Amino acid sequence: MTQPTAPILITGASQRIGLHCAERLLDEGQSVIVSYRSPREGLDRLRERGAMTLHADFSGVDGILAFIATLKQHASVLRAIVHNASDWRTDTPGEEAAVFQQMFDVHMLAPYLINTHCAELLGHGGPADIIHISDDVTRVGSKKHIAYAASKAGLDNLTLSFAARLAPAIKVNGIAPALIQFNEGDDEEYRRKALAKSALGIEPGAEVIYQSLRYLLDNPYVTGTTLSVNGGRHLI
Ligand SMILES: NC(=O)C1=CN([C@@H]2O[C@H](COP(=O)(O)OP(=O)(O)OC[C@H]3O[C@@H](n4cnc5c(N)ncnc54)[C@H](OP(=O)(O)O)[C@@H]3O)[C@@H](O)[C@H]2O)C=CC1
Ligand SMILES: Nc1nc2c(c(=O)[nH]1)N=C([C@H](O)[C@@H](O)CO)CN2
Repeated sequence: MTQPTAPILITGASQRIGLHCAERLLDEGQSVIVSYRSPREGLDRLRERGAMTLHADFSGVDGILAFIATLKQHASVLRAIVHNASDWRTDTPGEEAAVFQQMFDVHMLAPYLINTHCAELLGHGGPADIIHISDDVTRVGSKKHIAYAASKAGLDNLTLSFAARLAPAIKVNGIAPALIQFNEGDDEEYRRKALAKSALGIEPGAEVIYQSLRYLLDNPYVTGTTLSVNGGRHLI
């Protein structure tokens, strides 16, 4: 396979799913740019493998526009943009307005402004993709993560709008995961209950998201679609 030249941008890729996808793209000879908010050890591995790492804090317009300016200083073309950055906040009593704003900023405003200002870096004759990492929870809502779920539902709608606007030069799709990878603090009771919510009942790990990303990057006839990667939660 010839070395793909234009890099793929993955936001929020210093850990977990984003980091895994960045490493798997590097495994395939794909150049990668990642954004990160907090310095983490995974960034050192990515830098050793030639990835470019750019700081980004998407909490507010200024932070998002600052990242866009930095990105344009470091890249003139992109193969794809993967909007992975996310904060899984509960609706903390007394902090509802702040939480809603934070969820809107990272899950909707950042993808909206980055797509608007950076679509010009994509395409140039070859395949070009924007991929929004959403959440299966948009299907049913969430009692404890109302703002989070609403902002991810808005991201699903951005998939439709940008797919229509940017066709045929750029494909725009989503991936809607459910329970891919537990967090360190998740106790046994939480894990048991979460696994019981899907028909397949497993914690699959980040590779299933890379497989979905690979499918969308490679398929020339899919746009405006959000792939459900939820272990059959809709069947329970
Ligand atoms: N893990 C799972 O089981 C599931 C994941 N998903 C979705 O998949 C994607 C990847 O999930 P996962 O790997 O768990 O994600 P994480 O919770 O690990 O978040 C990814 C990164 O996003 C960054 N981030 C958060 N808020 C901001 C912000 N305001 N500005 C810039 N960066 C920010 C974090 O930076 P920092 O390190 O500084 O905190 C973090 O490293 C997400 O979009 C998530 O919603 C959906 C369903 C299930
Ligand atoms: N940014 C994040 N979003 C989500 C996470 C996460 O760890 N970070 N985790 C989940 C859960 O796994 C949920 O899908 C199952 O309880 C949802 N979103």
